[in-house]
Amino acid sequence: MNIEVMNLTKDYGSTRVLDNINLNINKGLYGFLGPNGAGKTTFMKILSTLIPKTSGEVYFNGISVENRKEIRKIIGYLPQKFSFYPNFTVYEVLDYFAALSNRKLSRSEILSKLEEVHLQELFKVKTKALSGGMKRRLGIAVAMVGEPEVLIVDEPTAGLDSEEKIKMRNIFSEIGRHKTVLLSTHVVEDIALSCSTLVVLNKGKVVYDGTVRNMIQQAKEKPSSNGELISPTLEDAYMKFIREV
Ligand SMILES: Nc1ncnc2c1ncn2[C@@H]1O[C@H](COP(=O)(O)OP(=O)(O)OP(=O)(O)O)[C@@H](O)[C@H]1O
Repeated sequence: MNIEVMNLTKDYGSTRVLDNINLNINKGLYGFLGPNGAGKTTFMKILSTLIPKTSGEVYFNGISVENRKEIRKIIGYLPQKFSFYPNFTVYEVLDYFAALSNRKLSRSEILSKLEEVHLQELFKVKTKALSGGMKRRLGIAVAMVGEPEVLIVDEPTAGLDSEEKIKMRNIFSEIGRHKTVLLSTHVVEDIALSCSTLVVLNKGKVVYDGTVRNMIQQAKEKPSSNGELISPTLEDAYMKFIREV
């Protein structure tokens, strides 16, 4: 999968929320970092065909994002907030959403999809009894039920404890081995270390696009006068890119 984003701009009234974004996205895990209000959700919603762009182009393997019907066959989207019917079991949720996307999955196929998000043992549990992290993992299984080439997830780790964050990271790393995964966060360490590419957004602009390693390298300050070398962490590097705008 190749996603080309060219001069993408989004205005809400007279406010420019995305300003001339240019990106080339391929297979793997892409982390979109940025402070609150940077434009991450807006970017994800445009790529998910939920809201229109103001100008510029987005192509998925050459198909324009304006071709909503075709693009929706290619992508799975998990928004920041979502809910399930509380009395459905974990199994029923996946069965139901598979049917909605015109797929008839066998019992073993559903259980195998639940296994990918470590929920196979909870298949009989009603969704109202799941923790926040479990619901989020079920959301990922739902987003993946149509076997999309691209998974887009907005703030997947918000409000989760450390154990759940690690589970999430591992799930995304696994999916990113074969597919394109775009995820947004404003908490750098949560997810960024497992991403092959980071895109830092600030005030609607891309201020960094590249590997984690390169981001840290670029942020390394010159040795100070006493010869002391400063080794920035990823968080330091991120803050530097955000401040420089
Ligand atoms: N429907 C809308 N109408 C007007 N302004 C909007 C709308 N949606 C978002 N905005 C504004 O666009 C800017 C970018 O918002 P967006 O939600 O994309 O940022 P974000 O990086 O995802 O932030 P957060 O982490 O807080 O979700 C913000 O200033 C927000 O107030």
